[in-house]
Amino acid sequence: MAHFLIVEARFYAHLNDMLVAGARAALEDAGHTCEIVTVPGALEVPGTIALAADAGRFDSFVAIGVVIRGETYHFEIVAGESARAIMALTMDGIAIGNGILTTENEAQALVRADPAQKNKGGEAAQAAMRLMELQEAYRV
Ligand SMILES: Nc1c(NC[C@H](O)[C@H](O)[C@H](O)CO)[nH]c(=O)[nH]c1=O
Ligand SMILES: CC(=O)[C@@H](O)COP(=O)(O)O
Repeated sequence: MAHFLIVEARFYAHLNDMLVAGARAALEDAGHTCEIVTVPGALEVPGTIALAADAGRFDSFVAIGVVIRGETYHFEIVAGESARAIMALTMDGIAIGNGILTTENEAQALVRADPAQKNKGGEAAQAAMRLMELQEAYRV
């Protein structure tokens, strides 16, 4: 059994509830435990994971959030920089599944957040579990 931290950027609460439900179900169905920490938005997720990883209490991490395009360039910054920073942490050896949706509109996000549809929260949890397995297999 491993212990996971779900870091949720709670910008759209109703969508996050579905993503977190999907992630939690995947982790618990695999026999793992998890806890959740909430941050304001996707830009705060990578730094929170970095802080939590230093604490040494978690085996792996799941990033959860929803970034929906608005009127300005800010979408590119929030979506792109959160993904880039999470990837950088992964390349540093931190097992992270990225379940931060980046969509054009809420309808697209709803389909992907819903565990009964595309279940991207569960998918991110599966990725986090797989990376943790690979860490155990390859880390000397
Ligand atoms: N527009 C969205 C944001 N924006 C907020 C940023 O993520 C960040 O919290 C703020 O710039 C303060 O540092 N965040 C989302 O998660 N989703 C959005 O659609
Ligand atoms: C992804 C965003 O930052 C977006 O929700 C912000 O909307 P806007 O570009 O209209 O300020």
